[in-house]
Amino acid sequence: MTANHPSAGCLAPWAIRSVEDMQIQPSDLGLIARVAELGKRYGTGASTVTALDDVSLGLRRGEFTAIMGPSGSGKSTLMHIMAGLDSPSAGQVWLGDTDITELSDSALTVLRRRRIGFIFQSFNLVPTLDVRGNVMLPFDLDGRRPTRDEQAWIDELFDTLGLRPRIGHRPHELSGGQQQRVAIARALATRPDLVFADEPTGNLDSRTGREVLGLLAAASARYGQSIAMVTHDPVAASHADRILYLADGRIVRDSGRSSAEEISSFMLSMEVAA
Ligand SMILES: Nc1ncnc2c1ncn2[C@@H]1O[C@H](COP(=O)(O)OP(=O)(O)OP(=O)(O)O)[C@@H](O)[C@H]1O
Repeated sequence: MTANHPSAGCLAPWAIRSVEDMQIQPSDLGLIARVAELGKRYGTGASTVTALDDVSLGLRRGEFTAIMGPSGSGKSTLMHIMAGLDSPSAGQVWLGDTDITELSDSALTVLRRRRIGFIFQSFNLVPTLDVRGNVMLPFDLDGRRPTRDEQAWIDELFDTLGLRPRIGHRPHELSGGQQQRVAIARALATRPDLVFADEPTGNLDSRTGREVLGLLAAASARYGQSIAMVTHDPVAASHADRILYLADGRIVRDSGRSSAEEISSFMLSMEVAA
């Protein structure tokens, strides 16, 4: 089926239980990533913990999606499995049209390096490298230099993110907000299919956090970057186009852009129901 197949546009991604059976590729549905009937259990016997229970979802290309839920609801597990950092106990995971559950460890390493960007709460910059070195790291790890086009994009990122005056500085010479902007530049540099952000504002004050969220939202709105952000913070989630709520390893709500107040009150209702 092609993207122009008459039924592709009208099928809600979550309505399809088995993509394989129907021969529909995630990209036919405008999805950049997809999981179907995903399960994850830790441990065995009486000590088994079910972290994810029959989760099916699609992330739309170019969208900024927040994944919210109380502590222990399965957010990190879902992100790690979607990023190929952990394997599921059941179900399938696609990045683009690649079923990553079928890949070897070495193929997964290459896929993560080339097609996924990561932004962490703790920035995870290399302390011995300056700003330029940190942003170039994905290319160095891939054993190649940026193409002329990619270099122009990196230069644009340095300018847009206000990093130009700091290009020769090392992480310890930068503020938390500047360090997170370097991490954003590094995550966007290779134009990955999907950027995963794990509590990206967790170590920042609220004003700097808002700036960082504005930059992520702009990367999605202006450049079509697909972003999936795991967060506890209703203010952070209010910058996203879409919010998925997890509780006890299941998706319990899928909503469009919402205010921080709306998100807080839904989170509160989940806690009351628990
Ligand atoms: N390696 C592990 N071994 C055993 N149980 C685990 C492991 N990792 C996660 N869990 C359990 O799986 C469930 C989901 O954990 P997960 O870290 O995905 O939740 P979370 O929503 O990201 O939580 P938080 O917001 O606190 O980071 C929890 O009950 C957790 O204790």
